[in-house]
Amino acid sequence: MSSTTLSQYKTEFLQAAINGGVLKFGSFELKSKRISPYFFNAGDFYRADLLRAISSAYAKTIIEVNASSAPIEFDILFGPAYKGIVLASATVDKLADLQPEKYSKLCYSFDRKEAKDHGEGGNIVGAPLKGKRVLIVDDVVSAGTAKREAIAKIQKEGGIAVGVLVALDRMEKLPAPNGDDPSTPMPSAIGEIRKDYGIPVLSILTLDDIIEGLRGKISEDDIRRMEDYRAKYKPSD
Ligand SMILES: O=P(O)(O)OC[C@H]1O[C@H](OP(=O)(O)OP(=O)(O)O)[C@H](O)[C@@H]1O
Ligand SMILES: O=C(O)c1cc(=O)[nH]c(=O)[nH]1
Repeated sequence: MSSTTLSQYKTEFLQAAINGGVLKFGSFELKSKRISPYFFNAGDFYRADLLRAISSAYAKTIIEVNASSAPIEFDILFGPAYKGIVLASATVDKLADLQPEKYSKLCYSFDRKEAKDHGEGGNIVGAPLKGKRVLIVDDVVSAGTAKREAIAKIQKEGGIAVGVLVALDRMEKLPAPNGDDPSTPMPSAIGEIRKDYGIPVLSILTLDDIIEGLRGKISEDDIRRMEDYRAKYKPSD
């Protein structure tokens, strides 16, 4: 997809990610153990203008999908620890600004990576999930493992996971069972979440968008390494 086909808010978001140095180039080990030549570090949206850029992009994606023929109804935005915590909370605030009539009472919730054994205790901070429709808001999808873990936590609390929204779909395949050998054909990580849980998985940007958006702005070697990585972990479906 060419960056010229991106809507204005997506183009602005990509520009904010570039300006804020959120997209990094080099060699990065991912949660999946894959070694990637690029990394999207949502922790670098730490300045007010950058945080507003990312929360606006999430909020506008939600508003756009809710104006489509396949809206997502939800009660809570859930941000998986750690980076998702800020993203979900800031997006709740932004949605309440943009559509107060619909979202002024919207709630957020997030998990702890380790259970707290004193005070209020437990694993979840924020709105109780029991019986609620929960939209997960996180930074990226690579192999999809963290999203599956988040869905399991929500279900364990009695919540209903109704969708996933991320800033970046890295367009990768599921890990192969044989030690994630890249030559093993495997289906798309986000496609399998959609199928396994019957929920939508949305992203503001994809790897295709950022490669096209960065062409001419970063070195040709970095672009080639991203293209090689995309081909190496391309889903079979
Ligand atoms: O497995 P996937 O669903 O494809 O996602 C990869 C996730 O791994 C990272 O989170 P990590 O668990 O490292 O937490 P962090 O937010 O503390 O960085 C990253 O922030 C993504 O959310
Ligand atoms: O897969 C990951 O671990 C991952 C990829 C990425 O681009 N950014 C990130 O924070 N985590």
